Amino acid sequence: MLEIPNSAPIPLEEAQRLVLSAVQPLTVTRIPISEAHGYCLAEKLTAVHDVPQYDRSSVDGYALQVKDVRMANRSNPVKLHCLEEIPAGVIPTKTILPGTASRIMTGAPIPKGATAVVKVEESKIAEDGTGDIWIYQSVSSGEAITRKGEDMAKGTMLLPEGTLLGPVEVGLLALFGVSSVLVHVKPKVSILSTGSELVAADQPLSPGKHRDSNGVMLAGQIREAGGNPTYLRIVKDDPDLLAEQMLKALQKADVLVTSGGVSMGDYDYLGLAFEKIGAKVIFWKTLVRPGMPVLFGMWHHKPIFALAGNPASSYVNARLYLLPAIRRICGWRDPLSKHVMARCDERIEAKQMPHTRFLRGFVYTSQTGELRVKIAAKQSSNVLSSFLESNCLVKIPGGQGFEADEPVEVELLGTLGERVGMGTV
Ligand SMILES: Nc1nc2c(c(=O)[nH]1)N[C@H]1C(S)=C(S)[C@@H](COP(=O)(O)OP(=O)(O)OC[C@H]3O[C@@H](n4cnc5c(N)ncnc54)[C@H](O)[C@@H]3O)O[C@H]1N2
Ligand code: MOO
Repeated sequence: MLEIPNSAPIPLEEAQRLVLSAVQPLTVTRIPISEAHGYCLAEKLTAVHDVPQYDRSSVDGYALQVKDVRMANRSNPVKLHCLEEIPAGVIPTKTILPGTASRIMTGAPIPKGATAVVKVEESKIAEDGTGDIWIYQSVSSGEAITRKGEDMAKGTMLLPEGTLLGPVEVGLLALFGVSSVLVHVKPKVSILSTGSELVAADQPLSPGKHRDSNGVMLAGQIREAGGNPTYLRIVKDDPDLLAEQMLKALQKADVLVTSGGVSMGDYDYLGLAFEKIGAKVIFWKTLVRPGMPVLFGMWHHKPIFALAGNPASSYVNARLYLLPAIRRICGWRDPLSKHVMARCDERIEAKQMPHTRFLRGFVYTSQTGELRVKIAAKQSSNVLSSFLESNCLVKIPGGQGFEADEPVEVELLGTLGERVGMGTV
């Protein structure tokens, strides 16, 4: 059993504050943008030139002068003389003068003298072989011209430090000629599953034994948060063995995660193992369900997260403490999970306890376009399967309940959820 002084359960917010103040980003490294997806930017980048860099056509058509085609329509076309053809990537050589036009492709630079572009569908090449064209439409000044700097002007902020690099961000980097970027190194996170009852997924199950599902589950969560997980092994309930394996893991990794053995049982040895390896306990037990028992501490500046063994408790513990810590280490500016509000389908009964509760639920859009949430039937901390019918956690503050149709706070699960409401500055 754990012997930890001053171990009164602490509120969620305090536990998260203690975790985030104990960790910081690792070193930075420069990597090619082709490998930068999922990393966090460790430098601030500004637009080094305008995009586009020149006025360009947004359609295939004819660059011309607006005043020449003011009266043009289907029954009254205007004849212009075509000077040249301008494919994308080619600089025009002729200036558009009254009575002339140049055939231009989408993305090609606008020739001097042109004030608009008419789509090719609104034109016809004259059949007399003179190179003249008929224009069937009038246009307003600037039509179908994308102006220099309209997308982004030189000198504006491109990406602030701490930006999570996704497909759009790396695309923008390429657009501005940034071929490599400074990013925060991803932490190496080692995972140990503790419990003499546990067997690996590829082993037969003898009576009384139970398969280790937390190890690979935690590895997936860690990867989603940007860490590099290594699932090491199952460790039996033996404090010396546990201490030995924890030390080995800590020597190789930046962060250690264990699951199981943190409650009040006779074989819950994580506290003793912390003591044996000389790790400092920062907190044990929180006012949160599931996942009330969770031991957090440090070993030589390396954080150790000893999560509760029940699968749902482990999952929620990881979301609340481990993943924000990984995101902070990865350089995220705002590492805590984001939430949205959704109306609850059913009544949620209040419980006479101070614990913040996280219920598994399914967020959906109703026929009227409203965000609603349905609470999953099975909520026990030893049930993992109900996450299959869930895409969120509904946060219920201590002692509170909700009537049906009341708005509740919801954390979307998965990578998308982390980006909801994420600012860019
Ligand atoms: N007297 C008390 N007993 C318990 C308390 C308490 O306050 N007083 N808290 C309960 C709560 S809440 C939780 S949560 C659990 C957490 O206990 P542990 O972290 O010590 O976890 P274990 O006892 O080792 O295991 C609990 C349960 O989960 C299964 N398990 C463990 N590891 C894995 C794994 N890697 N993959 C799948 N399943 C795993 C294990 O077999 C047990 O069934 O304590 C309550 N008890
Ligand atoms: O705090 Mo425990 O995870 O509810 O069973």
